[in-house]
Amino acid sequence: MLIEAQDISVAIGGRPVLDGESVRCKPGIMKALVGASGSGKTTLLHCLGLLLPVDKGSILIDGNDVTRYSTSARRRFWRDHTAFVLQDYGIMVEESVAFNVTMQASVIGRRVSGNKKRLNQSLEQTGLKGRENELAGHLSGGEKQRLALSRAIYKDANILFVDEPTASLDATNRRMVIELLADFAVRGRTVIVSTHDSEMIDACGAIHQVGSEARHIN
Ligand SMILES: Nc1ncnc2c1ncn2[C@@H]1O[C@H](COP(=O)(O)OP(=O)(O)OP(=O)(O)O)[C@@H](O)[C@H]1O
Repeated sequence: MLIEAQDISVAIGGRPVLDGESVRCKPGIMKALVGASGSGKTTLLHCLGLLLPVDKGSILIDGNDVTRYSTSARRRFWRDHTAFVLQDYGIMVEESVAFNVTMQASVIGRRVSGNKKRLNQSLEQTGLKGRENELAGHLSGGEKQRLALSRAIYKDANILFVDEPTASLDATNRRMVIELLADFAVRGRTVIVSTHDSEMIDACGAIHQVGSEARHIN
């Protein structure tokens, strides 16, 4: 799905965080949101995912203006089209790894029908196979990050919103995560990644510099 933000501005606590950002995220091309710490990458990602309302400007998805979607329309959008891998991972720490993968709990708390084969595949791809019955709260930071990615793989959503996916990972797991995300894009998904990681940025087909005069590198 094509996501287009047109001239969006957001203030938080009276302070401008985004000021006239415009960005296009196309299916099949992994898009990096880059910029200095505090430049607004996470805020922009949240706006594009309809997790945070904009004060000005508009967001179009496949040409439809979704900027002022109702709560129920946003929930349908999240349920039908999106997966999120956010900085707090959206993990239910009191639940098992398997439960966390098969629930889309981070955003809407809706159970999807459990599919054992897909569960196994999604855990295998992130190196968590065999850990399905462990409490998610017992995983390390990097493992929780990979669990959040397993959930996204399980759901196989049209649009993937990912915040700093490699921040807590060693070199091997970082490469694995980058390849998995690139594969989502190759399969025609829209993948939007906020990142500081140069290896992650190199794997992206397009880059958007947040909060800069040079807003359209791609
Ligand atoms: N909920 C909030 N309340 C107050 N200020 C906020 C909130 N969310 C974001 N901000 C402010 O907005 C600015 C941009 O934050 P954001 O997290 O989007 O930046 P970022 O580019 O993702 O940073 P980093 O690379 O450090 O993760 C920061 O100055 C931050 O303090």
